[in-house]
Amino acid sequence: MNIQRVILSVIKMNLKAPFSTALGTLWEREGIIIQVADENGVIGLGEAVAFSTPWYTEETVKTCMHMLKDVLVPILLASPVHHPSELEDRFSAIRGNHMAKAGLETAVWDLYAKNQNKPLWEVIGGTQMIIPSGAVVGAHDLDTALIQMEAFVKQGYKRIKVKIKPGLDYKLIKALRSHYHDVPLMADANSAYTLKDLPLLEALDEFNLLMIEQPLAVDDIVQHRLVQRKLNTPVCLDESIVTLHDAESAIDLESCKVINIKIGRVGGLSNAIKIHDLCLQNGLEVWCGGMIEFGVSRAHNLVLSSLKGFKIPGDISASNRYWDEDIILPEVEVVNGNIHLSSKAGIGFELNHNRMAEVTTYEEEIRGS
Ligand SMILES: O=C(O)CCC(=O)c1ccccc1C(=O)O
Ligand SMILES: [Mg+2]
Repeated sequence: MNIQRVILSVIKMNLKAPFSTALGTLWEREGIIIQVADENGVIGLGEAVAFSTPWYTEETVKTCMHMLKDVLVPILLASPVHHPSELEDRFSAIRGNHMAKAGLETAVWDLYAKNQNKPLWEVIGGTQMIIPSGAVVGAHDLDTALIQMEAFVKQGYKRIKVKIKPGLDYKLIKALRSHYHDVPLMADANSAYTLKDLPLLEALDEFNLLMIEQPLAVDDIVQHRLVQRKLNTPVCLDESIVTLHDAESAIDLESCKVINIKIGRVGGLSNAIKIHDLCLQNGLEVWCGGMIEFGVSRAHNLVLSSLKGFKIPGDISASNRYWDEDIILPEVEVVNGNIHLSSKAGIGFELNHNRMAEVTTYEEEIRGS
C-alpha cells in the first residue's frame, strides 16, 4: 500500500442523554475520525477514541492530534506498508499513546481489506457474522438507572451492564435484579473501590452477575487476584490490561476470569487479536468493550467481535444508543439483540459526509512527499 494522504477530523456531538460513571458525567463527546488514502484514492477509516479530558486513560483528543500529526502519521507516510500488522513494530519506538496508534492502525486495516476487496472481518479470520449486542446503563441515580434498563431490555439488548460506584452499588444492583430476574446483568466499577471494600464486593455475589468489571485501581493486577479468590462472581479487567504482557500477568496470577478488549486501549487491532488469542488458549472469556464511540470505531469493534472467542455480548450498541445521527452510512442497527456484519469490503460502512460536515470542528490533511 502506498499511502499518500491522511485526513484528521475532530468532531463533536452531544450525547442524547448524559452518561455517568464512577469518574464523572459526560454530556458531549469529541473524537477524531482518520482517513488514510492511497495513490488510487481508496480510503481507509479509523477513529481515535480518546475523550476531551483524560478521565478514562491519560490520552485526550489534543494529545492524539499531536501524536498523530507530529509523530505517527510521518512514520506511516515514510515508507510503503505491505500489511497492517507491520505497524505495531513501526510504532514500537513510541511509548504508550495507544488510542492514537489504534486510530491510525485501524484505518490502515480498513484500507488493506478494501484493496483485497474483502470484508475486514474475513481478513482477520473472523467466523461470526451475527454479533450479540449489549447496552450500558450510566445513570446518576437509581430511578434513572431503572428507566434506562427498562428501555434497553425492551429494545432487545442481550446483556445489560450497569455502572456502579460507592453509594450507588448494592442497592442499585438489588433494585435492578428484583425487576429483572433473568436478564444477563453485570457491573462496571471503573476502579472505584479498594481492598477495604471486599465485603461490599462479596455481597454482590448474591445477584448472580455475569461479572464485575475493574473494581480496583486502573493499574492493578496483583490485588484483583485477591478479589477473584474471594468472589464467586467472575472478575473482568478493563483499564488494567493495556499490553499483551498485562494479559499474560493477569492470566499467570489468576487475577480475573474475563478480559474486556478495547482496540483503542490496547493500541490497535493487531494487539487486540493477540490478546484474544492468548485468552482463548488459556480459557479466559473475552468481550469487546465500548468507548461511547462514533460509527467508525463501532464498525471496527464489530470486526473484532467476529473472532470466535467473542461469545459474551459486548458494549457494542446501536448508533442510536448515543447519537441522534451517527457519522456512518448505514448506521449500526440492533435487530432482535444482534448486529449483522456486512459482507462489503473493509469495515462495510462509509462516512456520512453531510453529517461529518455538521459535526467537524477542525480538519487537517497531511500529505506524504
Ligand atoms: O460504549 C459504551 O456503551 C459504554 C462503555 C463503557 O462502559 C465505557 C465508556 C467509556 C469509557 C470507559 C468505559 C468502560 O468500559 O469502562
Ligand atoms: Mg470498563
